[in-house]
Amino acid sequence: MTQAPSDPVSGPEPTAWRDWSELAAAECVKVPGADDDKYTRGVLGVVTGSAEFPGAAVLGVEAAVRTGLGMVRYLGPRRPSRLVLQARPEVVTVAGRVQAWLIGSGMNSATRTESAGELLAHALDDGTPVVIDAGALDLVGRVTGPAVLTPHAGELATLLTAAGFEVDRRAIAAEPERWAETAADSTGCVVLLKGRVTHVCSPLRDGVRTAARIEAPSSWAATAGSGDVLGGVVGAVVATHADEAGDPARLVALAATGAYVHAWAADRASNRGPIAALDIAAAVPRIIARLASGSAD
Ligand SMILES: NC(=O)C1=CN([C@@H]2O[C@H](COP(=O)(O)OP(=O)(O)OC[C@H]3O[C@@H](n4cnc5c(N)ncnc54)[C@H](O)[C@@H]3O)[C@@H](O)[C@H]2O)[C@@H](O)CC1
Ligand SMILES: Nc1ncnc2c1ncn2[C@@H]1O[C@H](COP(=O)(O)OP(=O)(O)O)[C@@H](O)[C@H]1O
Repeated sequence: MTQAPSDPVSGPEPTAWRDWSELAAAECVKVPGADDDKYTRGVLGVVTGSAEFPGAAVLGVEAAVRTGLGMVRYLGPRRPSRLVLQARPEVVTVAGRVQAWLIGSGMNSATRTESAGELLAHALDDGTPVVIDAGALDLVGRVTGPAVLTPHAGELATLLTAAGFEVDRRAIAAEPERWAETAADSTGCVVLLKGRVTHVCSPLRDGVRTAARIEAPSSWAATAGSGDVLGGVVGAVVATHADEAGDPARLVALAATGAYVHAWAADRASNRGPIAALDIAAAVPRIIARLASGSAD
């Protein structure tokens, strides 16, 4: 998974992409202990949703709660806030300390309100680990702490084009490894590029890159809101391991575990038939339980 330092004569070795296994994912699931409380388990701050896309906020929060963590603090506009509380009354909607942030799902960078912009800036400015999705990807230049970007191919094309690369969605889908690496190197962030095969990699530092891939067992997860659910899962895994997020190899491991849990929750929910995004979130606890117990069922 982790690349050896490059040979100064022949140049960097091609990246070794590690297929993320059940064993590797299990190692990134934290089971609460007798001394744990809701704060030691990790709090995820969530700035997602908008008047246009309130449902994305519900999906991400639902998925985070189902993945297992101490608490979710949701900070957003009134409508998504109300819907989040209707679905999940345990969510807290006042500001306070968090161990990680999930931002951007269900937002549109072109129509963002001033108050949404202020919440996003707050999440990005204090060095806390952050998972950046959809309508906050344009703010990648403001990242101050460990960050995971979670674009689909279209969003990655927009991000890379803004950074001066000539690439479109189709080219990224044709060479996902190359463009995930390019985006990680260009932004300095861990990149999780979504698709039937999800690619997760760190930037190349001192000739070392960590890279993992997760192949979904079916394509039923290609449905609206599925990526919003993924954001919640990854956010929860990062929040419960926030002290490790500064290590790019660990951050890749945490993000890859989120993608693994999402892909297998979708498979479990689907049972070879169609699913809705919320079904994926509902199946997440069974995948976490299986990873936590260390036994396949
Ligand atoms: N329930 C919700 O609240 C949902 C919110 N979502 C949010 O919606 C926002 C936009 O995400 P997207 O990934 O959709 O936006 P993008 O702007 O990345 O993708 C839209 C692209 O899809 C193309 N397109 C749209 N309809 C099409 C069709 N029927 N056939 C072929 N191409 C079509 C458009 O031309 C455009 O290029 C994000 O903030 C995301 O988080 C989505 O996750 C869907 C569910
Ligand atoms: N063909 C596919 N097979 C399996 N999973 C897929 C496929 N296409 C997309 N996915 C997964 O579904 C999710 C879609 O995310 P995204 O494109 O952001 O959708 P949305 O914006 O509607 O939430 C991602 O987790 C991605 O990996």
